[in-house]
Amino acid sequence: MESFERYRPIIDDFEAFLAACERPLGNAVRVNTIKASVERTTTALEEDGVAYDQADWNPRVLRLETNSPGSTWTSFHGFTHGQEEVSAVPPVVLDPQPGDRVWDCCAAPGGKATQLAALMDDRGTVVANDSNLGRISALRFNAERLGATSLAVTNDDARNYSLQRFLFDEFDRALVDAPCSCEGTIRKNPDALDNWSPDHINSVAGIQKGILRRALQATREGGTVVYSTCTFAPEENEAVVQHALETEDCRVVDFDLGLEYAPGLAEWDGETFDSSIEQAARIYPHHNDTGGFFVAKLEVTA
Ligand SMILES: C[S@@+](CC[C@H](N)C(=O)[O-])C[C@H]1O[C@@H](n2cnc3c(N)ncnc32)[C@H](O)[C@@H]1O
Repeated sequence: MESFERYRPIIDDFEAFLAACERPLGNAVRVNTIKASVERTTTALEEDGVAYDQADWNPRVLRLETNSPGSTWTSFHGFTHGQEEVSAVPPVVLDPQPGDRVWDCCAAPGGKATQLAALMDDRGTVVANDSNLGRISALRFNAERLGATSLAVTNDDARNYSLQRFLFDEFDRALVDAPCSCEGTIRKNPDALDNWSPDHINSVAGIQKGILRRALQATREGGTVVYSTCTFAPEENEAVVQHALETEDCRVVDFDLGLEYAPGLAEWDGETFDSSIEQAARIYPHHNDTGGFFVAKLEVTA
Protein backbone atom coordinates (compact mmCIF):
# COMPACT_ATOMS: atom_id res chain seq x y z
CA MET A 1 0.00 0.00 0.00
CA GLU A 2 3.03 2.32 0.34
CA SER A 3 2.93 3.07 -3.37
CA PHE A 4 -0.52 4.61 -2.86
CA GLU A 5 1.01 7.41 -0.75
CA ARG A 6 1.63 9.34 -3.98
CA TYR A 7 -2.17 9.68 -4.28
CA ARG A 8 -2.68 11.27 -0.84
CA PRO A 9 -2.88 14.80 -2.33
CA ILE A 10 -5.46 13.88 -4.97
CA ILE A 11 -7.86 11.49 -3.21
CA ASP A 12 -10.55 12.92 -0.97
CA ASP A 13 -10.78 11.15 2.41
CA PHE A 14 -7.52 9.28 1.80
CA GLU A 15 -7.78 7.26 5.04
CA ALA A 16 -11.19 5.90 3.99
CA PHE A 17 -9.65 5.06 0.61
CA LEU A 18 -6.83 3.07 2.26
CA ALA A 19 -9.26 1.28 4.60
CA ALA A 20 -11.50 0.30 1.65
CA CYS A 21 -8.47 -1.01 -0.29
CA GLU A 22 -7.75 -3.37 2.60
CA ARG A 23 -11.23 -4.87 2.67
CA PRO A 24 -11.76 -7.97 0.48
CA LEU A 25 -14.19 -7.41 -2.36
CA GLY A 26 -17.55 -9.20 -2.40
CA ASN A 27 -18.66 -11.28 -5.38
CA ALA A 28 -20.66 -9.74 -8.20
CA VAL A 29 -22.19 -11.10 -11.38
CA ARG A 30 -23.66 -9.49 -14.47
CA VAL A 31 -26.96 -10.85 -15.76
CA ASN A 32 -26.42 -12.11 -19.31
CA THR A 33 -29.58 -10.80 -20.96
CA ILE A 34 -28.73 -12.70 -24.16
CA LYS A 35 -29.87 -15.82 -22.31
CA ALA A 36 -32.23 -14.64 -19.56
CA SER A 37 -33.97 -11.54 -18.29
CA VAL A 38 -33.04 -9.97 -14.96
CA GLU A 39 -36.35 -11.19 -13.53
CA ARG A 40 -35.85 -14.79 -14.66
CA THR A 41 -32.31 -14.74 -13.25
CA THR A 42 -33.24 -13.29 -9.87
CA THR A 43 -36.11 -15.78 -9.57
CA ALA A 44 -33.68 -18.63 -10.28
CA LEU A 45 -31.25 -17.29 -7.65
CA GLU A 46 -34.06 -17.12 -5.10
CA GLU A 47 -35.09 -20.69 -5.90
CA ASP A 48 -31.44 -21.67 -5.49
CA GLY A 49 -31.30 -19.97 -2.08
CA VAL A 50 -28.63 -17.47 -3.17
CA ALA A 51 -29.10 -14.02 -1.62
CA TYR A 52 -28.32 -11.02 -3.83
CA ASP A 53 -28.43 -7.23 -3.94
CA GLN A 54 -29.14 -5.38 -7.16
CA ALA A 55 -26.73 -2.50 -7.88
CA ASP A 56 -28.57 0.85 -7.71
CA TRP A 57 -26.89 2.17 -10.84
CA ASN A 58 -27.44 -0.95 -12.97
CA PRO A 59 -30.15 -3.60 -12.38
CA ARG A 60 -28.14 -6.08 -14.45
CA VAL A 61 -25.36 -6.13 -11.83
CA LEU A 62 -26.01 -8.32 -8.79
CA ARG A 63 -23.91 -8.54 -5.65
CA LEU A 64 -24.13 -12.16 -4.52
CA GLU A 65 -23.86 -13.42 -0.96
CA THR A 66 -22.06 -16.62 -1.87
CA ASN A 67 -18.38 -17.49 -1.98
CA SER A 68 -18.75 -19.50 -5.16
CA PRO A 69 -20.73 -17.44 -7.69
CA GLY A 70 -19.44 -19.75 -10.46
CA SER A 71 -21.24 -22.74 -8.90
CA THR A 72 -24.77 -21.39 -9.01
CA TRP A 73 -27.46 -22.76 -11.29
CA THR A 74 -27.62 -19.40 -13.11
CA SER A 75 -23.89 -19.52 -13.82
CA PHE A 76 -24.03 -23.11 -15.17
CA HIS A 77 -26.73 -22.03 -17.60
CA GLY A 78 -24.93 -18.86 -18.72
CA PHE A 79 -27.58 -16.58 -17.19
CA THR A 80 -24.86 -14.83 -15.19
CA HIS A 81 -21.19 -14.03 -15.66
CA GLY A 82 -18.83 -13.34 -12.77
CA GLN A 83 -17.72 -9.74 -13.30
CA GLU A 84 -16.54 -7.09 -10.87
CA GLU A 85 -19.26 -4.48 -10.44
CA VAL A 86 -17.07 -1.57 -11.49
CA SER A 87 -15.84 -3.48 -14.52
CA ALA A 88 -19.37 -3.30 -15.92
CA VAL A 89 -19.15 0.50 -16.12
CA PRO A 90 -17.14 1.10 -19.37
CA PRO A 91 -19.54 -0.79 -21.71
CA VAL A 92 -22.48 1.12 -20.20
CA VAL A 93 -20.67 4.42 -20.85
CA LEU A 94 -19.90 3.32 -24.45
CA ASP A 95 -23.66 2.70 -24.87
CA PRO A 96 -23.55 0.48 -28.01
CA GLN A 97 -26.75 0.13 -30.03
CA PRO A 98 -28.14 -2.94 -31.84
CA GLY A 99 -26.60 -3.10 -35.33
CA ASP A 100 -23.44 -1.17 -34.39
CA ARG A 101 -19.93 -2.19 -35.38
CA VAL A 102 -17.95 -2.13 -32.17
CA TRP A 103 -14.26 -2.80 -31.62
CA ASP A 104 -13.22 -4.11 -28.21
CA CYS A 105 -9.47 -3.55 -28.64
CA CYS A 106 -8.27 -5.43 -25.52
CA ALA A 107 -11.03 -7.94 -24.97
CA ALA A 108 -9.77 -11.07 -23.20
CA PRO A 109 -11.15 -12.82 -21.22
CA GLY A 110 -14.32 -11.22 -22.55
CA GLY A 111 -16.33 -9.86 -19.63
CA LYS A 112 -16.88 -6.52 -21.34
CA ALA A 113 -17.05 -7.88 -24.91
CA THR A 114 -19.94 -10.18 -23.97
CA GLN A 115 -21.54 -7.30 -22.05
CA LEU A 116 -21.32 -5.14 -25.19
CA ALA A 117 -23.01 -7.93 -27.19
CA ALA A 118 -25.78 -8.15 -24.57
CA LEU A 119 -26.32 -4.37 -24.61
CA MET A 120 -26.74 -4.67 -28.42
CA ASP A 121 -29.27 -7.53 -28.04
CA ASP A 122 -26.57 -9.61 -29.78
CA ARG A 123 -27.30 -7.78 -33.05
CA GLY A 124 -24.48 -6.10 -34.97
CA THR A 125 -20.79 -6.92 -34.67
CA VAL A 126 -18.45 -6.87 -31.70
CA VAL A 127 -14.89 -7.43 -32.88
CA ALA A 128 -13.23 -8.78 -29.74
CA ASN A 129 -9.46 -8.48 -30.13
CA ASP A 130 -6.59 -9.30 -27.81
CA SER A 131 -2.86 -9.55 -28.48
CA ASN A 132 -2.36 -12.38 -25.98
CA LEU A 133 -3.04 -15.74 -27.65
CA GLY A 134 -3.08 -17.51 -24.28
CA ARG A 135 -6.08 -15.41 -23.18
CA ILE A 136 -8.00 -15.86 -26.44
CA SER A 137 -9.26 -19.34 -25.47
CA ALA A 138 -10.95 -17.90 -22.36
CA LEU A 139 -12.50 -15.21 -24.56
CA ARG A 140 -13.88 -17.80 -26.99
CA PHE A 141 -15.11 -19.98 -24.11
CA ASN A 142 -16.98 -17.09 -22.49
CA ALA A 143 -18.52 -15.99 -25.80
CA GLU A 144 -19.82 -19.52 -26.40
CA ARG A 145 -21.01 -20.08 -22.83
CA LEU A 146 -22.92 -16.80 -22.84
CA GLY A 147 -24.33 -17.32 -26.34
CA ALA A 148 -22.83 -14.11 -27.78
CA THR A 149 -23.06 -14.91 -31.50
CA SER A 150 -22.33 -11.33 -32.61
CA LEU A 151 -18.72 -11.65 -31.41
CA ALA A 152 -15.84 -12.05 -33.89
CA VAL A 153 -12.50 -12.82 -32.24
CA THR A 154 -9.13 -11.55 -33.52
CA ASN A 155 -5.63 -11.88 -32.09
CA ASP A 156 -3.52 -8.82 -32.96
CA ASP A 157 -1.63 -5.93 -31.45
CA ALA A 158 -4.28 -3.19 -31.33
CA ARG A 159 -1.65 -0.48 -31.91
CA ASN A 160 -1.30 -1.33 -35.60
CA TYR A 161 -4.61 -3.08 -36.15
CA SER A 162 -5.66 -3.46 -39.78
CA LEU A 163 -9.29 -3.31 -40.87
CA GLN A 164 -8.52 -4.77 -44.31
CA ARG A 165 -9.99 -8.14 -43.29
CA PHE A 166 -13.45 -6.61 -42.82
CA LEU A 167 -16.17 -5.58 -45.28
CA PHE A 168 -16.28 -2.18 -43.58
CA ASP A 169 -13.53 0.35 -43.02
CA GLU A 170 -14.46 1.98 -39.73
CA PHE A 171 -16.18 1.21 -36.46
CA ASP A 172 -19.10 3.06 -34.86
CA ARG A 173 -17.64 2.65 -31.39
CA ALA A 174 -14.54 1.30 -29.70
CA LEU A 175 -13.67 0.26 -26.18
CA VAL A 176 -10.07 0.52 -24.99
CA ASP A 177 -10.04 -1.40 -21.70
CA ALA A 178 -6.30 -1.04 -21.56
CA PRO A 179 -3.61 -3.23 -20.01
CA CYS A 180 -2.53 -1.32 -16.90
CA SER A 181 -0.77 -1.49 -13.55
CA CYS A 182 -4.03 -2.82 -11.97
CA GLU A 183 -3.81 -0.78 -8.74
CA GLY A 184 -7.61 -0.70 -8.53
CA THR A 185 -7.83 -4.51 -8.29
CA ILE A 186 -6.10 -4.59 -4.89
CA ARG A 187 -9.28 -5.68 -3.07
CA LYS A 188 -9.70 -8.71 -5.33
CA ASN A 189 -6.01 -9.46 -5.66
CA PRO A 190 -3.90 -8.47 -2.62
CA ASP A 191 -0.72 -9.20 -4.67
CA ALA A 192 -1.68 -6.59 -7.27
CA LEU A 193 1.10 -4.22 -6.17
CA ASP A 194 3.91 -6.80 -6.04
CA ASN A 195 5.36 -5.71 -9.38
CA TRP A 196 4.49 -2.04 -8.94
CA SER A 197 7.16 0.42 -10.10
CA PRO A 198 7.26 3.85 -11.76
CA ASP A 199 9.09 2.22 -14.69
CA HIS A 200 6.27 -0.25 -15.21
CA ILE A 201 3.70 2.55 -15.11
CA ASN A 202 5.63 4.54 -17.71
CA SER A 203 6.14 1.57 -20.01
CA VAL A 204 2.48 0.50 -19.93
CA ALA A 205 1.45 4.15 -20.50
CA GLY A 206 3.30 4.06 -23.83
CA ILE A 207 1.28 1.00 -24.91
CA GLN A 208 -1.97 2.62 -23.76
CA LYS A 209 -1.31 5.75 -25.83
CA GLY A 210 -0.69 3.64 -28.93
CA ILE A 211 -3.88 1.61 -28.48
CA LEU A 212 -6.10 4.63 -27.79
CA ARG A 213 -4.74 6.46 -30.85
CA ARG A 214 -5.45 3.47 -33.10
CA ALA A 215 -8.98 3.13 -31.66
CA LEU A 216 -9.71 6.78 -32.46
CA GLN A 217 -8.32 6.41 -36.00
CA ALA A 218 -10.44 3.30 -36.64
CA THR A 219 -13.70 4.91 -35.45
CA ARG A 220 -15.94 6.99 -37.73
CA GLU A 221 -16.45 10.73 -37.33
CA GLY A 222 -19.08 11.26 -34.64
CA GLY A 223 -18.36 7.80 -33.23
CA THR A 224 -17.51 7.11 -29.61
CA VAL A 225 -14.42 5.68 -27.93
CA VAL A 226 -14.30 4.80 -24.24
CA TYR A 227 -10.93 4.57 -22.54
CA SER A 228 -10.76 2.68 -19.24
CA THR A 229 -8.23 1.23 -16.82
CA CYS A 230 -8.45 -0.43 -13.43
CA THR A 231 -5.71 1.76 -12.03
CA PHE A 232 -5.28 5.11 -10.27
CA ALA A 233 -1.99 6.28 -11.84
CA PRO A 234 -2.59 9.59 -13.70
CA GLU A 235 0.25 8.67 -16.10
CA GLU A 236 -2.02 5.83 -17.33
CA ASN A 237 -5.25 7.81 -17.24
CA GLU A 238 -5.45 11.59 -17.72
CA ALA A 239 -2.01 11.74 -19.40
CA VAL A 240 -3.08 9.10 -21.96
CA VAL A 241 -6.29 11.00 -22.76
CA GLN A 242 -4.30 14.27 -22.95
CA HIS A 243 -1.96 12.65 -25.49
CA ALA A 244 -4.97 11.56 -27.57
CA LEU A 245 -6.37 15.11 -27.54
CA GLU A 246 -3.03 16.42 -28.76
CA THR A 247 -2.52 13.87 -31.54
CA GLU A 248 -5.98 12.85 -32.84
CA ASP A 249 -9.22 14.60 -33.87
CA CYS A 250 -11.34 14.01 -30.79
CA ARG A 251 -12.88 15.62 -27.74
CA VAL A 252 -13.78 14.42 -24.26
CA VAL A 253 -17.52 14.26 -23.58
CA ASP A 254 -19.63 14.01 -20.45
CA PHE A 255 -21.69 11.03 -19.33
CA ASP A 256 -24.23 10.19 -16.65
CA LEU A 257 -23.62 7.39 -14.23
CA GLY A 258 -25.61 6.63 -11.12
CA LEU A 259 -22.42 5.96 -9.18
CA GLU A 260 -20.32 8.24 -7.01
CA TYR A 261 -16.98 9.22 -8.50
CA ALA A 262 -14.33 11.93 -8.51
CA PRO A 263 -13.63 14.00 -11.64
CA GLY A 264 -10.56 13.55 -13.83
CA LEU A 265 -7.52 15.47 -12.59
CA ALA A 266 -6.58 18.96 -13.76
CA GLU A 267 -2.86 18.36 -13.22
CA TRP A 268 -0.33 15.82 -12.03
CA ASP A 269 3.39 16.00 -11.36
CA GLY A 270 3.84 19.34 -13.16
CA GLU A 271 1.70 18.40 -16.19
CA THR A 272 -1.52 20.35 -16.75
CA PHE A 273 -4.38 18.53 -18.45
CA ASP A 274 -7.10 19.92 -20.71
CA SER A 275 -10.04 21.00 -18.54
CA SER A 276 -12.41 18.74 -20.54
CA ILE A 277 -10.70 15.71 -18.95
CA GLU A 278 -12.45 16.60 -15.68
CA GLN A 279 -15.51 14.94 -17.29
CA ALA A 280 -13.78 11.57 -16.86
CA ALA A 281 -14.63 9.40 -13.84
CA ARG A 282 -12.21 8.30 -11.12
CA ILE A 283 -14.07 5.58 -9.25
CA TYR A 284 -12.40 4.85 -5.93
CA PRO A 285 -13.03 1.78 -3.69
CA HIS A 286 -14.40 3.90 -0.83
CA HIS A 287 -16.98 5.60 -3.05
CA ASN A 288 -19.31 2.69 -3.78
CA ASP A 289 -17.60 -0.22 -1.98
CA THR A 290 -16.22 -1.51 -5.31
CA GLY A 291 -12.83 -1.87 -6.99
CA GLY A 292 -11.13 1.14 -8.59
CA PHE A 293 -11.57 2.30 -12.20
CA PHE A 294 -10.90 5.23 -14.52
CA VAL A 295 -13.31 5.87 -17.40
CA ALA A 296 -13.17 8.59 -20.08
CA LYS A 297 -15.55 9.01 -23.03
CA LEU A 298 -14.30 10.55 -26.27
CA GLU A 299 -16.02 11.55 -29.50
CA VAL A 300 -14.20 11.40 -32.83
CA THR A 301 -14.46 14.85 -34.46
CA ALA A 302 -13.05 14.28 -37.97
C1 LIG B 1 -7.63 -5.19 -18.64
S1 LIG B 1 -7.35 -6.55 -19.67
C2 LIG B 1 -8.83 -6.63 -20.61
C3 LIG B 1 -10.00 -7.21 -19.89
C4 LIG B 1 -11.21 -7.37 -20.80
N1 LIG B 1 -11.59 -6.12 -21.41
C5 LIG B 1 -12.41 -7.94 -20.07
O1 LIG B 1 -13.31 -7.17 -19.69
O2 LIG B 1 -12.47 -9.15 -19.88
C6 LIG B 1 -6.21 -5.93 -20.83
C7 LIG B 1 -5.96 -6.84 -22.00
O3 LIG B 1 -5.13 -6.14 -22.93
C8 LIG B 1 -4.40 -7.09 -23.65
N2 LIG B 1 -3.33 -6.37 -24.37
C9 LIG B 1 -2.14 -5.94 -23.90
N3 LIG B 1 -1.46 -5.29 -24.86
C10 LIG B 1 -2.26 -5.29 -25.96
C11 LIG B 1 -2.11 -4.77 -27.28
N4 LIG B 1 -1.00 -4.10 -27.65
N5 LIG B 1 -3.11 -4.98 -28.16
C12 LIG B 1 -4.23 -5.66 -27.80
N6 LIG B 1 -4.42 -6.18 -26.57
C13 LIG B 1 -3.45 -5.98 -25.66
C14 LIG B 1 -3.97 -8.07 -22.58
O4 LIG B 1 -3.63 -9.32 -23.13
C15 LIG B 1 -5.21 -8.13 -21.68
O5 LIG B 1 -6.00 -9.23 -22.01
